[in-house]
Amino acid sequence: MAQSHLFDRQEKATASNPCRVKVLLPVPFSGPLDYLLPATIGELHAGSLVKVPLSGRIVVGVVWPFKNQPEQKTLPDNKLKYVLETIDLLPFPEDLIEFVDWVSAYTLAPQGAVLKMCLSCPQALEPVPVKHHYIAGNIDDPAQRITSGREKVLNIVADGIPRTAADIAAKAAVGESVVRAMATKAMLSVVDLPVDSPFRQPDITLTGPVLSSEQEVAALAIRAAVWVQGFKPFLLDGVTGSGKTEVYFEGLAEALQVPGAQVLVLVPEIALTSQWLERFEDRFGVAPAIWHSDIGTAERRRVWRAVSSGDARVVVGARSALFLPFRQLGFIVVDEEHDPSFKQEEGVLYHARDMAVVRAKLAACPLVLASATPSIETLVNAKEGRYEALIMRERHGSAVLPEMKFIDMRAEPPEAGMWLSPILVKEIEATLAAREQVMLFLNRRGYAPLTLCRTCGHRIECPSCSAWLVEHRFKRELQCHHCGHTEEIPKACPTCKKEETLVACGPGVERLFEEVIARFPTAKVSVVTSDTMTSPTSTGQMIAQIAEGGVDIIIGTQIVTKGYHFPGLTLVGVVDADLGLRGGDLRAGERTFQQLVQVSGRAGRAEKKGRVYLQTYEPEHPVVAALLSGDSESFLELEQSIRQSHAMPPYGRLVAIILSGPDIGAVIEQGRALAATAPAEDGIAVVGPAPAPLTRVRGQYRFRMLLHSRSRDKVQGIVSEWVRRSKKIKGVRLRVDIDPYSFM
Ligand SMILES: Nc1ncnc2c1ncn2[C@@H]1O[C@H](COP(=O)(O)OP(=O)(O)OP(=O)(O)O)[C@@H](O)[C@H]1O
Ligand SMILES: [Zn+2]
Repeated sequence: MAQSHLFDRQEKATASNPCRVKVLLPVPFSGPLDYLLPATIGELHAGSLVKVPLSGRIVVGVVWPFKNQPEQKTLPDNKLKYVLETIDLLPFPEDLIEFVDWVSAYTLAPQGAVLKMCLSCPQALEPVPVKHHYIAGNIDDPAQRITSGREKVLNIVADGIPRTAADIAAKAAVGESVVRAMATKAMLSVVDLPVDSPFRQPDITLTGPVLSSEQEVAALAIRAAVWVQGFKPFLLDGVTGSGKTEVYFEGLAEALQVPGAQVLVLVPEIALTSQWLERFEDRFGVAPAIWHSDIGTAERRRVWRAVSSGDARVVVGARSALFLPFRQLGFIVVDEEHDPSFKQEEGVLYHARDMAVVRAKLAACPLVLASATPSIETLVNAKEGRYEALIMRERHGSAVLPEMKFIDMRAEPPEAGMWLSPILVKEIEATLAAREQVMLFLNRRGYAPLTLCRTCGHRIECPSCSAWLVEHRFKRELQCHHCGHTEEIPKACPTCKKEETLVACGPGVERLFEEVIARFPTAKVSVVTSDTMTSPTSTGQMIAQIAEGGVDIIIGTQIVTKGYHFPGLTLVGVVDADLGLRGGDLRAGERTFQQLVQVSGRAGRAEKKGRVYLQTYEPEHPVVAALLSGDSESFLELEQSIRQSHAMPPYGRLVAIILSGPDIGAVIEQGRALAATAPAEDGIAVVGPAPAPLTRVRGQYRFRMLLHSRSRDKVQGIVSEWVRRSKKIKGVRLRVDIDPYSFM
């Protein structure tokens, strides 16, 4: 694993190769480029950050090791540019360099595109700005008058801790001008300190709650692996509410005993984890470093640099946190490992769960994949012995799993224009009467998924996508969920021009809200979707309000099904249990199953038992049947055997090729060119090109091809050779998606 002899080699001048270094730049088109080292810099280690010129710009790159570099046509020295300067940051560790190479080779994205994800915070590469701080100066100068304000300031600075003027002023209840004046009179001395405050270290002397025996067994195994170190993947498979978080916290606590060791916890949709953060603070006495796309620039810089220096010991983040420059990774957790949001669908197409396993392997540390509904991929890895499965079947404390029932919508239909069947309505009434909470789950944002003209049948579509516009009545607009296009809701039909003829078809959460407030006018109702959870702060407030019982009925999309703990929630109603099964791709059954188990898992997590009602038109569907019987194992076994018999992932492999461009003719021509050179190896089949289900997005026409390999062996070589061989048509974008999750 650790090839330190290669890594430690310094890139020194030799007679044949005078002071050349390879530098990888965060640009999406290339591998490492050759540069010359000026004598002023001397020697450089692989991993060092440097500034180099690139076509008229100055770019920060990373000195890359010579090993494993594909042959490039090397330029003579006199054509090469010089490295301009080195950056005063610790070099990238070897495991990160290997990780970049590995992800690039696996996803077929250029190394530079992967490095770009590691250098995603340009501000972190510049020196940190400093700010005046003040400490006690010459306080014995008889020429200075000691006013009461000045005396308060002197009392505060007496401890010797440097503080900003604002900080001192606030503590002493004086104006900042008092502090500044004292500095000009030398009563205070100025020290310039970086504006970024350091991270406080987790308190490893604190202990967690007493674990149940199931938790204890799992925690012991994880602690032992963390103590031993070395790569060791676990599946922590515990029913909803079994206390998986407390279990992996034990692994964290063990990792933090090792001086300098760092921990990464990947979570889906980080903005939503206010409850998780509170639990972390309770357990470790400090907040962890947080990394996701919505943190501001200054905080990004602070976290990136602290991860790079090793000061940030625990990072909780979205998938991109995987590419932070950890100094010494000692433990990785992927929470809710089944979550589809771990797959990145833009830029470098990678699956953060899978790449986390690789990261742990390269860092030689243990890893925990936690879920109440593990993915089939992970279950198969556990079954075949590659991961150690730790299983928890019981909820923590006195809580039990909820009772599951279905409502056959053919027999018990809702009233016209309504979406809740009479049975569910009665259950909601009873729950509200008992002063307990209800959650209604409908995975559809907005008011209605389709707006239709009753007169001429026109459906309102997005002007640049082949998709219907979704009515958002709270905002009084129509929205495209693919490109973000919005427009006013028209008064008349755009085609037949008739007025008052447009009708909303089908339900969304906003429409459900309308029905709920009409039926339960005194209930406090909250709609929880990505439209209403706009910032981490407002989200945190909303979640806290629900948890404290300030809301009676929660109407939510999948966003509210993840990991939350609402003690007063006893009834969950799934408004359309069949929704995810329609138009199903490879994973539709699995995904619907996971989603419904997760939403059901929100019910009855404290003393009171929960009930779950699934409204369905197909109670005999295997997914619904599995949920009702509680026999998830048979269902998952069946899913696995179907996949195995068709050699579908994870038994075989899929690779999608997505072609897109503004000119449909060119896209089709590119498809034909690829089809003409499609690989003909045994066990490999190629289907397509065919128009993608989303034929047009943002004005780009889209076609798809799918390569299926019956074997589990890597197919990257075959795919890259195929793409290399085929003719390239101008104006067509070609993207390779290894292990695709979206087939749209
Ligand atoms: N050993 C323990 N002692 C006290 N409380 C515990 C213990 N273990 C778990 N809990 C509490 O039980 C509740 C459920 O735990 P947790 O949220 O970790 O479950 P989970 O397995 O992650 O569930 P889900 O998969 O639904 O997110 C939490 O409120 C947690 O604080
Ligand atoms: Zn659109």
